[in-house]
Amino acid sequence: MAAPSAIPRRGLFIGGGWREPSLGRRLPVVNPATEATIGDIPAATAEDVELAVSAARDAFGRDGGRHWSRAPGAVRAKYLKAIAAKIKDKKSYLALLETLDSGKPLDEAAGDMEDVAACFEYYADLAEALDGKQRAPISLPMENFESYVLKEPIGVVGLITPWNYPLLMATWKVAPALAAGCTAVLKPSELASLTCLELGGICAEIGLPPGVLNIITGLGTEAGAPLASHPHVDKIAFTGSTETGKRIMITASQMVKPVSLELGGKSPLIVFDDVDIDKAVEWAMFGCFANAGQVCSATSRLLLHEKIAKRFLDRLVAWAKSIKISDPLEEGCRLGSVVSEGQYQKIMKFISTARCEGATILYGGARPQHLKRGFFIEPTIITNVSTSNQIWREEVFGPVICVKEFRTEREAVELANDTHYGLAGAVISNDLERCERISKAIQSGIVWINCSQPCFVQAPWGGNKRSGFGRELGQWGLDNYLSVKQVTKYCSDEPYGWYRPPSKL
Ligand SMILES: NC(=O)c1ccc[n+]([C@@H]2O[C@H](COP(=O)([O-])OP(=O)(O)OC[C@H]3O[C@@H](n4cnc5c(N)ncnc54)[C@H](O)[C@@H]3O)[C@@H](O)[C@H]2O)c1
Ligand SMILES: C[N+](C)(C)CC=O
Repeated sequence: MAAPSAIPRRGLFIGGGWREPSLGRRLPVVNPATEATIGDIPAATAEDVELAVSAARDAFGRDGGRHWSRAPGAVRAKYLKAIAAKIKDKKSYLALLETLDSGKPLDEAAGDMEDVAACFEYYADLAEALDGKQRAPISLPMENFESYVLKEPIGVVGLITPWNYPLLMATWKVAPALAAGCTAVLKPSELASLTCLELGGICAEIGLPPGVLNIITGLGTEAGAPLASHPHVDKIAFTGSTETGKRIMITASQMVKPVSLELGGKSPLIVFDDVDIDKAVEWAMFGCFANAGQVCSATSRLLLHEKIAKRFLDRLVAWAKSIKISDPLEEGCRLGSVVSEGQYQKIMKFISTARCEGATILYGGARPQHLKRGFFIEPTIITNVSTSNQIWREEVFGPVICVKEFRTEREAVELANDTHYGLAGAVISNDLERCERISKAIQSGIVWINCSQPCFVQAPWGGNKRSGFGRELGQWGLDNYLSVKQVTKYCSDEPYGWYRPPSKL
């Protein structure tokens, strides 16, 4: 599909229609692969947040919730399935917009759109199944009481999302929130909002009841912060950096508002000496160079058994040299640009600090010579790293892998856990018992064995430590948006008998 000459000019999606932002301001959209400004998005502020939250509240309570929050799950499932069908119809177009907005290879963006559609379909099924799970009985130790559990939508939820998988990360929240019967205000990242705005168009096309999903674009401080602090937002689900996550948590604590936080990572990949080196190298590359390393769970710390370290690194460099780095719209591109000039500068600073701290840039570390414009960075492999180096400790969020060697399984686990983060970890070895031991020992929410990064909508996703808490995807993702109510009934004809009845005189 050819690049459109202009991207669609959208307003904020509030109450089922498009609105200009209250202050009339817009933010430029820059294609990071060309540095050209290709359009703009609305810059929402607190006034718009007010309107969006109010639209979501109206939609939650409209007609006593008959059309949405208390409607049968099958009703909501119908809308989710219709959204999935539209995403599939528009897959090529949405993938193109995602690539123009974020710099990710078109093949990756197309894969993301398939995952988006699959996620809406999956939560449509869970919405349908929810009714059958209501009134689950609780077994009690007293015969004169009966108890059951109702699962009710939490209410109006604020969904704040990042730029690395713009529509997919939004969908991981929107689909389960809507399936649960919540109504929502989505605030995507100001760095990549185009496909999320298109989701608004899709909601209008399929006739989603007005206000069920509202989409406001804009800066974190101007649109995200008022959403997080809004007293009529019942929960905040956030994906983004640990720093912003801390701020959201502080704000939410003032109202004892529940939050779920999917934050950053610095995940390890441990490779033992009994592996097929080329197969393991490919997983190491996929683990840290896919999406230009802008992946929360990127296995950006590579731990190599000393017996294979030299051979592994030789092959890693050879494979890294063969990656096609190009305009992300070119066929076969496997490394596009990073998302923005700011991100480019940040990654370059990490690389120069690593050099200053005594690490070796074994490969990469610069702009590819054949690309004069755009925010491109070579796949970068850093060795001679110390555990006190910034490159070992901090999330880069770029195509940069740092390497350390180990001798024993115990040392590998110690190095793997030497981080404040706890999102993911991976181990590659032909000894499956060892892999099982290591999966238990790694302090993270996700462990991959003999691979890195595969992600399935059916399986729980989320981290420990400073990578956040709460789980998305699977049944856990739906539970994020449901509140559990106990209903207990006294079912004996006899008086309870705790107090003596007063005299009848
Ligand atoms: N754990 C996961 O599943 C997961 C997935 C994707 C990305 N991430 C993490 O996201 C980060 C990259 O994303 P980013 O740069 O967009 O993160 P970010 O924290 O800068 O921004 C995330 C979102 O928060 C908004 N925001 C910023 N300041 C805010 C404030 N004060 N109040 C409310 N909202 C505010 C932004 O506008 C954006 O929509 C990385 O750390 C990455 O690891 C985590
Ligand atoms: C979850 N994932 C890998 C799709 C995106 C994380 O940044």
